[in-house]
Amino acid sequence: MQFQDLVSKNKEDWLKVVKHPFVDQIYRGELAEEIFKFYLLQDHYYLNQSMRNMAILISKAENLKEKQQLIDILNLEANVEFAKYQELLEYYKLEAKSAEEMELTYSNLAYSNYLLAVSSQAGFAEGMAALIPCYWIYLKMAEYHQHKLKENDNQIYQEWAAVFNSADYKRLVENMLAILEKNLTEENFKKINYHFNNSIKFEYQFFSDVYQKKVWKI
Ligand SMILES: Cc1ncc(CN)c(N)n1
Repeated sequence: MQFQDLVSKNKEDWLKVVKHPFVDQIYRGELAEEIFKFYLLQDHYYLNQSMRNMAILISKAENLKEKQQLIDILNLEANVEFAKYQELLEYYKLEAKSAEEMELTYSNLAYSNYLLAVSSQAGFAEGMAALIPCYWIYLKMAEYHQHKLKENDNQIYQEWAAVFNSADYKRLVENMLAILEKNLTEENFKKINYHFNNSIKFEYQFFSDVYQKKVWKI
């Protein structure tokens, strides 16, 4: 089995994420600044949890080469994407907060906890399958919307988009896909696809909630 089998099977869903109005508007430079600021704060929390999740996966990798590659990926994640988010928060004079101090969206809390649960309770391959949409889908977004940046005069959105179009980010995603592919078999495909698809749906919901600035309330 190959990663491409997952891509084909989930095409309808991942294309919905890629074409989400939040994504379209940020690449066009038309997203309301208030929504972007809300997204930054929510996503900072998510990325923090996502790095924690990666640390669990590193501890679970059996093979030394995969462990080294994941450490390299975590390092890139911390110094490329996460570092840029911190810079953007500083630019807007926003302070990143912990979960107890901020109101999270329902999908943010559910997605972050879902990833942590899969990586700690399921096998290594399932954990990778759940985490990969988070990285890979932002690369697909960059490929799909890149041309819109020519007309985008919002410098901040340009900087944000540049992270996901960088050679470092592409390398990070390619390395993750290679690790997943090595652990993908006919036998585990159904389980892998289940987690891959759940995370794609969480990505969609994450954008929908931030687009509406909808924190969890009952
Ligand atoms: C929710 C979410 N998913 C993915 C990414 C890109 N790594 C992100 N920044 N935020």
